[in-house]
Amino acid sequence: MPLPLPTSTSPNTQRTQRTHRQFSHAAAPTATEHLPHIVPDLLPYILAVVLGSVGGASGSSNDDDDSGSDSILNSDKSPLELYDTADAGVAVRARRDIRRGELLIAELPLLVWEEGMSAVELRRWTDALTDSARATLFSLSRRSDDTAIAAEMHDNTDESAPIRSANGFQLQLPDVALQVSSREGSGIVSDGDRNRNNKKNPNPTPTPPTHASFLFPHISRINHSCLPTCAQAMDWSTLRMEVYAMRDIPRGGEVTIEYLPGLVAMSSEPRKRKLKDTFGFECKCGLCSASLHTLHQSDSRRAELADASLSLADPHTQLDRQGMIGQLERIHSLLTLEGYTLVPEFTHNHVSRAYAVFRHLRSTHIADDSQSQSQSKV
Ligand SMILES: C[S@@+](CC[C@H](N)C(=O)[O-])C[C@H]1O[C@@H](n2cnc3c(N)ncnc32)[C@H](O)[C@@H]1O
Repeated sequence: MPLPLPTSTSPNTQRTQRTHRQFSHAAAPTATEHLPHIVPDLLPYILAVVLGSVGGASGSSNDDDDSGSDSILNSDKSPLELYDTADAGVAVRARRDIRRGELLIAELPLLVWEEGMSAVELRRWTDALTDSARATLFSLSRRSDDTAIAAEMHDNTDESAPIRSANGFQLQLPDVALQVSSREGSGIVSDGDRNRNNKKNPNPTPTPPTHASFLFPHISRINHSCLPTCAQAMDWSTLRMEVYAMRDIPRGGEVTIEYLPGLVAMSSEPRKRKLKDTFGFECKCGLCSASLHTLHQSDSRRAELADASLSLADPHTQLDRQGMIGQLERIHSLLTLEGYTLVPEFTHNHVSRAYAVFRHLRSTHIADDSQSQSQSKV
């Protein structure tokens, strides 16, 4: 799953990571209170990231949630509950009316593993999980398609592979304090490290990991939608992934997130194919199951979105300031017509950032205007 605007890269866990912070909340307890299962060779890096982020962030958490992950869903205090769907397994819905901007979940990962670890290494590590961590892990949904990727994963002896594949978020680690100098010296060199190092070099320098995969047991119950109601963002200072409502959700309404970046600028067929190829499921979200007429309208808006974002990304277009603002306005009105309330992640990070800044400035400008209008009426 998923989840910058850094985007994910590996096929098994390409869910979106939105690390931009959209709302601030009271300071959260730090991750050290409740350490997740982090592969040993990744632990110093994750700690460096968390410790490096403390103080830099404004703090963010669900005020009601001080436990990490155990009572997030189905507790009396939770705004969310699980339910069974006819065609997309277990899902999450609102137990009460939810307001746009509410923080719904702030959850520590159950597992963190490293890109490039061998199957044997991963197997060894998942075998060492506590009984309760194993039980939680094995209660989650698993990838069951017969694509080459899944076949390859089923082929090894790691039974958690199809579960990790269906539920893991691959996230880009923030570029902070990664000066854990020698993993060779600390005796925690993984098979992954050895594979990465050049065999001809007798004293290879371990490369700091750029990505890691994270599995959040409750967030893992949230289904994908191409018109999601919520967005996820990683808070590196607490190591929690947060899920926010991006629109008002009435009681009983489904809580959904987007698993992959870039889908907003894709029409239905390639979008479905991409989801199928990456996660092995046929998307049955509200938009993908809509009438041909609705799909057709959505497809042409998304084609225009692709066009507008490409013109911003293409260095040869040579848009002047006015032209850029025009394209950003165009993106904004297409997204509004589409009913898409997230700040989207386009293929090009700088387009996503430009649109996020534009949207922020636009909303503060509108707020300023309406304030000055009401003042002038007084
Ligand atoms: C991360 S899990 C989500 C929770 C899952 N439904 C469960 O039962 O635990 C991902 C799996 O949920 C199902 N799923 C999620 N979103 C879906 C969608 N839009 N359409 C169809 N199936 C979906 C697929 O089986 C997918 O492999």
